[in-house]
Amino acid sequence: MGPLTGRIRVPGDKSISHRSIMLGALAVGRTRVTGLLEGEDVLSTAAAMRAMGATIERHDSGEWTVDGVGVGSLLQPQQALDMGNSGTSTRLLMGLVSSHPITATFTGDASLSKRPMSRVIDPLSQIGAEFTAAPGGRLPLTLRGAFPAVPIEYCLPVASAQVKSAILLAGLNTPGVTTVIEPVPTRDHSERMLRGFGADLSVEVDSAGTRTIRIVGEADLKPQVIEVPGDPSSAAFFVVAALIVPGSDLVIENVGLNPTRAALFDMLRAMGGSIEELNPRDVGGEPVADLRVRASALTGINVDPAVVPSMVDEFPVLFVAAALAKGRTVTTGLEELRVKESDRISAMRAALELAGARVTETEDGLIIDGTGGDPLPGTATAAQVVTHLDHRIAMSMAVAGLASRAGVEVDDTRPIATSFPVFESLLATATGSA
Ligand SMILES: O=C(O)C1=C[C@@H](OP(=O)(O)O)[C@@H](O)[C@H](O)C1
Ligand SMILES: C=C(OP(=O)(O)O)C(=O)O
Repeated sequence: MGPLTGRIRVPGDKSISHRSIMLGALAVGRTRVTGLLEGEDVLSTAAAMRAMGATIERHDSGEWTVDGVGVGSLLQPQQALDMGNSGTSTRLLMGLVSSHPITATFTGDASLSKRPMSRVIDPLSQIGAEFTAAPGGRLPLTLRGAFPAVPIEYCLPVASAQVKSAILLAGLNTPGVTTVIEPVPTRDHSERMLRGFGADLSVEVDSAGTRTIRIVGEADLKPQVIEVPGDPSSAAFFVVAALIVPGSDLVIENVGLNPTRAALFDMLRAMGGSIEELNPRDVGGEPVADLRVRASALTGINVDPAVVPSMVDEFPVLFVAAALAKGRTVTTGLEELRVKESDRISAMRAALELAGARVTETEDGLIIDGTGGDPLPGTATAAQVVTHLDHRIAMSMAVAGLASRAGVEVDDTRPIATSFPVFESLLATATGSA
């Protein structure tokens, strides 16, 4: 495959797509969404909201309408809600259901069934919801909503936008004021969109950066017209690919650059990557720009653990950039990566080793000594990379394959469809091999 050139557009943001369907389903009237990500994770959210009464229709590629039932009027689902591979669908919907007078069972695939749900079970139990879960607080899980729910003040013990959002969504149908205290800021799409739909939500930031978010319950949401910006977490694969494949000069249009999401691009620039922001603008209440990325000589860095929440899903592909950089890259504070779709620290250590990279695994990160731009020397085609039902491992290693002597083969590309169904065809277009 050749260098990455031309102009491409990545699909809509996954986090914003989930939320537009959920909030659309809770507004009274018709919400129109364009640029919706049609990945399996978002389709799981849509199926669940349909099962609870919303009418959700696809009109054209990315163009959807959601006719909502109103806060407080979700219906009892007749069957278990199958969340597939999606942690966001599961945790946010647990929040929604927990303040409605309904009972729902949540199931998921083998990866999702290993992920911890106690982080949402704990606060949602405090509002009065009741749970029966598999050992360790895992799926399958049955939730009986509280009605009326009790407003809580909850300080997040882990930096997680999913936990924060679950509590705020529960607060929508809880009388009084629900408060979430967030010592480390995480993606703020829920706050932005809840306000956009007319919820009474305030955010106070103290001198230490701690955010106190308050939402007034029994909200009346107004239907919206939403344009979903391109997903920076999907753009990330093409940004790193263009940086590490010599001769690349690629424009990725319409990339969401919400500061709570965009730290990867800052880190790559600190490593020497040429990433220009063209035509900065606002799309659907989120900052957006086109990114021009040119192949660059990268140098290893120490990644400040304070930026982890703003690039939490981008570490697998950052590790690939580090494996091609000159010198050492050190990452710390990545404990959360061990409870994603796979243990992303050990999965990427094993995968990059197969591809011939020099990697050391620590308790909370990886230390990577890069090649200085030489292709990775391994023979990963002989021994297939194991992706553990994790889309980000599959796509990161596909990118590593572009800068590897023997190429990289992954055992299973199906999980890519959870977040980025057109990844392979877009890569073929950008590399001129379509
Ligand atoms: O709120 C969201 O949309 C997400 C939050 C993050 O998870 P955590 O809240 O578990 O960090 C992220 O990893 C996930 O892909 C999407
Ligand atoms: C962690 C991720 O998603 P989720 O938690 O929704 O499964 C991801 O997309 O990288």
